[in-house]
Amino acid sequence: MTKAVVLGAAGGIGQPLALLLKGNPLVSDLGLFDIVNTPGVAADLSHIATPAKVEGYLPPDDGLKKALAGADIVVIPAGVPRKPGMTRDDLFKINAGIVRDLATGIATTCPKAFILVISNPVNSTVPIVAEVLKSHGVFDPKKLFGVTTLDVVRASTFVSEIHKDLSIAPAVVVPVIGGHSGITIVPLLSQSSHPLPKITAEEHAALIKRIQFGGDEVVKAKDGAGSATLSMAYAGAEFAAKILRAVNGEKGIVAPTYINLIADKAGGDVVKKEIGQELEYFSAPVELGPEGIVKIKSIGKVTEAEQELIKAALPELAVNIETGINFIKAPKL
Ligand SMILES: NC(=O)C1=CN([C@@H]2O[C@H](COP(=O)(O)OP(=O)(O)OC[C@H]3O[C@@H](n4cnc5c(N)ncnc54)[C@H](O)[C@@H]3O)[C@@H](O)[C@H]2O)C=CC1
Ligand SMILES: O=C([O-])CC(=O)C(=O)O
Repeated sequence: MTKAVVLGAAGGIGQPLALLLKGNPLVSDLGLFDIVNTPGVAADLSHIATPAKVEGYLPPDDGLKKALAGADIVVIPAGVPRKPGMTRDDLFKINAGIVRDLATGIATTCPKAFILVISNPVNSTVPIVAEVLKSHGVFDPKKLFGVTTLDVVRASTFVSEIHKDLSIAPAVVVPVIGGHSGITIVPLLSQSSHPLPKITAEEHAALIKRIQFGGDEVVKAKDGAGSATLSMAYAGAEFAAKILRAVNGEKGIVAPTYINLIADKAGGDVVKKEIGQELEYFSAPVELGPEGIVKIKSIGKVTEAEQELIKAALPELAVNIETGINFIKAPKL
């Protein structure tokens, strides 16, 4: 019996993500919460012939607590998306408060649940959730994840496009480390499961840039109607499925995700040494188990150019982390 909950379930990501979770046989109960439309989304999904029992809740009458009651895994895509010209950091003003309040609900209702944060800016919203959980004395770093899977999915797709063979896309694995915005996104193309064909230095640089700024491509194409939703729902469901499989006892599942490096102190220390900085949060490959992170893995052998990309990511990442922490620890009056 595994209960999954989506907070922000009526949104552009929330609805297709809820659909994909409804199709996951490892989910027995699906709780949906949003400030609008969840009864309709839940009624619609409840007609699908899969095991998960679906319930939708709105804020009145303790809807958040009811949705979260008994949750094993909570996915958070609540909040506003970007419009053209905005950075993910521009979303902080609105989304930080939304994420703080939802995290408070988790801390008081289902503190042992796995928490998967999608709401942007992920580099800061994950530290916000951690600080809220700490303030309630229930922080378990092994169970808190910033979802960076879309960067990994994009890298697989774009690398297979360079190979001129999209049929290999599902099998292409490219670790993406760092954070989830612009230059904090660091694809390790040298570790691609499918080494790149001979391309020029310009093509190589353009590929890295496309992975780092893939979100902008969608924001521009949607032209004011939001950012990636369908590809994010796919990526979020893929990451959630890995967590569900690990909870179900499957061993050896590895995924890159944005985590507090204290989740596995020894592994986290190795990563800090590899990146050359004392950072509290970083996206690295982790091994998952029934109780969350089993091991933070080394980022492995990187090229000199990739080491430079890591170096370039660190200052922005450090500021993003501090901004998130201070939002809870030292709120401005
Ligand atoms: N981590 C990642 O890779 C990605 C993250 N995102 C982020 O995901 C977030 C959601 O994006 P979309 O689904 O496109 O936006 P959306 O506007 O379509 O949906 C957001 C939903 O959140 C709900 N919401 C707002 N305040 C809430 C609250 N206090 N409690 C519960 N629900 C609340 C809204 O009613 C809405 O239904 C954005 O912050 C976006 O930047 C988007 C794509 C990729
Ligand atoms: O670009 C955005 O704002 C949404 C996002 O995080 C992504 O698509 O990677």
